[in-house]
Formats: sequence, C-alpha cells, structure tokens
Amino acid sequence: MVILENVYKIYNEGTPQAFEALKSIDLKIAEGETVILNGVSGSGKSTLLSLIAALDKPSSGKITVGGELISKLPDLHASAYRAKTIGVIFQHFNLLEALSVEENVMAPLINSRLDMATIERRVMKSMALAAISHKREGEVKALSGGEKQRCAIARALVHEPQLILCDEPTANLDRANSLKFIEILQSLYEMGKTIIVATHDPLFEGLSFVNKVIHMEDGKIVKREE
Ligand SMILES: Nc1ncnc2c1ncn2[C@@H]1O[C@H](COP(=O)(O)OP(=O)(O)OP(=O)(O)O)[C@@H](O)[C@H]1O
Repeated sequence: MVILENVYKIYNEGTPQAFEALKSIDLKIAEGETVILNGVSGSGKSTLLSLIAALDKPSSGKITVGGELISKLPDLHASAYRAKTIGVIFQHFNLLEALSVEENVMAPLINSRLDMATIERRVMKSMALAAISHKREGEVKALSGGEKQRCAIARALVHEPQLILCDEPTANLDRANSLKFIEILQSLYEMGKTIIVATHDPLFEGLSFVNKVIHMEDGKIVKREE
C-alpha cells in the first residue's frame, strides 16, 4: 500500500540553512497494517507523514501509495489524492469551535457530489466509530480535550479513507482518553484500514494489533521491529 524508496527530505535546499530531515528512507507498509513511527522530537516523524500525505514533496526518492506515485503529484492532484485516500489526525484538532460536532464532521463532504442521505449516513457512521455520537449537537467549544479529539477523528473518517495518518495523537490527552483513542484505532485496524502513528507515547508499546514499529533517529530508520 505504502512504499518509500530511498527518500530524502532536505529543508531549505541549496541555502546555508539546508537541513537533511530524512535520509535514505526505505519502508514498505502492506494494506491493513498498523505501523508505529517512534523517535525523539526532531527525528523526522512528522516530515515522513507529511510526505506520505503529499502535503510536501521529497527532495529525492520515490513514494507510492496504493500503486499511485505521489512523490511528484502537482498540488491539485495532491489535494484530490488526500480527499480520496488519506485521513489525518493531529495533536491539534483544527476544529471549527463555534459549530456543532455534526457540522464539523460533515464539513469535508459539503462540496462532494454525494447526496444528502449518503452524507448523513456517513456522518452518523463516523461519529459512532469515534464514540462521539452522544455529543452530535453540542458546540465544539464546550467539549473536553478527549471529546474534541474524537470529533476530529470522526471528521478524518467521514470520507472513508483507506490510509489513516496520526501525528502524536495522544500528546494532549490524559491516560483514560489515550486508551480510548487506542481502542478506536484498534477498531479501524479491524476494519482493514492501513494506519501509521507517529508517537513517543509508551502506551503504544506492545499493542497486539501493531504490525511494525519503526524507530527513527536523526532522519534515519535505525531499527525495525516486525
Ligand atoms: N519547514 C521546515 N524547515 C526547516 N526545518 C524543518 C522544517 N520542518 C521540520 N524541520 C526540521 O526537520 C527535523 C525533523 O522535524 P520533524 O517535525 O519531522 O520531527 P518529529 O520527529 O516529527 O518531531 P516532533 O515529535 O517534535 O514533531 C527537525 O530538526 C526540524 O527542526
């Protein structure tokens, strides 16, 4: 599903501030696998996720996702690729605070060509998956941190992406909400989604549904556990 071949990312390339954030990354993730990207702050985890999401381009090397070469996609195609394939969950939720949970979850489908009944069905399904249906009419600004994150998860799932990317998803959550998040992740795994989580949260260690743990250091993969 996701293949990276000899990927490099150099920020500020060709300037005195040039910085190699990723070096010679080779990685294969099969459809339906859950992969943990581990490593201290600055090791390159977010950079790797942003390349897989086609939010940024590698300086060299090749990235294919679902057979599509995404490392050189023009911007317009990159956003279409994200809308079709990728669900992203960040530590900051980027929700519209004055709107309800349901409105936030629906937002990515507003300009889609789906009919209203299909949109409503998908919104209900995503909210149920993310365990936030009980707050559907509540304004986001009145939600707790854990509930906001579950609203963000529902929004990330509403277009039914095959690939879920999570960047430090539990960084702002307490232990109970982090465990709840892991439960949701496991149900996504059981649905056959491909999941990549960048985290240094020890709660992700030893989870039964994790297929690979990739350790990063200084822009390189230094250890793989499979
Ligand atoms: N836009 C940018 N311009 C220049 N350097 C950058 C840029 N983005 C990231 N970097 C540098 O690249 C390195 C890797 O950053 P990255 O955010 O991928 O690490 P990370 O492992 O995800 O860290 P964290 O856990 O803190 O998010 C860091 O040294 C960072 O300072």
